[in-house]
Amino acid sequence: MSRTETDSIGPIEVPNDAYWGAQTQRSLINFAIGQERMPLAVLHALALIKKAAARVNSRSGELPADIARLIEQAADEVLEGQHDAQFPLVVWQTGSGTQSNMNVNEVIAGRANELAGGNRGGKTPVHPNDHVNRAQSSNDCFPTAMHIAAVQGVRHCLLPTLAELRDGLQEQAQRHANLVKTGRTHMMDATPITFGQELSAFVAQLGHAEAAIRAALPAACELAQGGTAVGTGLNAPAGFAEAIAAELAALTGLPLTSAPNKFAALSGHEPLVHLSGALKTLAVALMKLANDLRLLGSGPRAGFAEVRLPANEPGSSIMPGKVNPTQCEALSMLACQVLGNDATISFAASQGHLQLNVFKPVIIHNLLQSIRLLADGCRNFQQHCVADLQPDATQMAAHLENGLMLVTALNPHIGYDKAAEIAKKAYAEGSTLRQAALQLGYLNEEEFDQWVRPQDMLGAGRHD
Ligand SMILES: O=C(O)C[C@H](O)C(=O)O
Repeated sequence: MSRTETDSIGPIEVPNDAYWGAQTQRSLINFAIGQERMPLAVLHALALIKKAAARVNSRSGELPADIARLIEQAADEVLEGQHDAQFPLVVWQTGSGTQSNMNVNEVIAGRANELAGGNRGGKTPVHPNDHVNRAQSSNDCFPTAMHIAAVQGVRHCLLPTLAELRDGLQEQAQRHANLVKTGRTHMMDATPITFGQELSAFVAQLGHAEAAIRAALPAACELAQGGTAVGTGLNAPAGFAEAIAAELAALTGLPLTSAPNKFAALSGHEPLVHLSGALKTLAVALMKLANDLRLLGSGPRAGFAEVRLPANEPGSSIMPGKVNPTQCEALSMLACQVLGNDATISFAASQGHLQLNVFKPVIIHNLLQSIRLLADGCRNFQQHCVADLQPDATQMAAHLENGLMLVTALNPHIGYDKAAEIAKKAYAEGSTLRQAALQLGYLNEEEFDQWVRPQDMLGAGRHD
């Protein structure tokens, strides 16, 4: 069962149960590409913009109060998630996001018209362009929605879970502050370190990533709204840009402001490139974390085996009893995806042509995916890996004892060359450093015990 809707191209049949109109229907037909739907966060942000615009337009006399009320009511229903199924369009559509902006305009108008006592859909009394899209263009609405969705994702999802992971690592670092083990550089035995020191690096790396993400937020809070088609603000009343930014700030509780240069806000996406770069920083830090923990956890018999990762599930369908570092695998895979997304975002943002960047849907699709993956990844890794990981102190002690670079402590006493001779002899003969040192006669047993003390090799002036 269908009804006829119209747009400037002409009439088209739309399913009866749809709230959308002609332009959404055409997009469905013309862009049957992929399965990546326009993110709901963007569509809800667009609905929020329609609600804010209705309020501002009603206050300024641009919209009759009853029309504005109907728009608000329908927009609220969208924001409550009542009409999520009404947004079927994919990412691979017009580069301005016009079809998704019109999808939101049409659904809000279609529902408002039903609420007004008429039929679902249509253009009376509420018109999707003249009323819902009043004083707006996709060119300013869509980037505004991109910024709102991104900032909400970072503040409400990513920063809290990143803090959980950082706190979890910090707790483990404190718990194992004095557990001495061998350090490794170039993947080769090096001088001692504590497990706490090793973990503290991850805490600091995540701190750097968090600072980078926070630093990207102020520019992402600047909104294009009010620039309309090319940035001049044609068809928007004076003061509209500032008024709608204030309205959106009040509705979201976010420190949203009007972008000082609307031409840049439509044609460039540097604030989101900056944010994506910060997300990349986090992905890079998480990759190191995942890789190091799976290296340290390798074994259990033929690997480093210095760390026991939680045995969450059987690892193999064929090898009985095998347990794999699956959390590290998931975290490093999602880090790869975020690095790839950053490359896509960079290419897309570099392609602004004259007054408009027309790569907006692919930018926000990738950015929101990165935010979501990182947010979920941090929480998941904390809960299913970091919280229950256990160091194997026996294995750490054995590696430390066998390690050849404890010899470095002898440098100040017998010099680098003699110390190197000791290390090489021990390695060649498969003996201990102590045996090699005594055989070479460069020091006596008492001196060896006094000078080669791993717990005294953990930092400048540190003696635990
Ligand atoms: O959809 C609009 O409001 C404008 C469109 O993106 C255009 O510039 O052609």
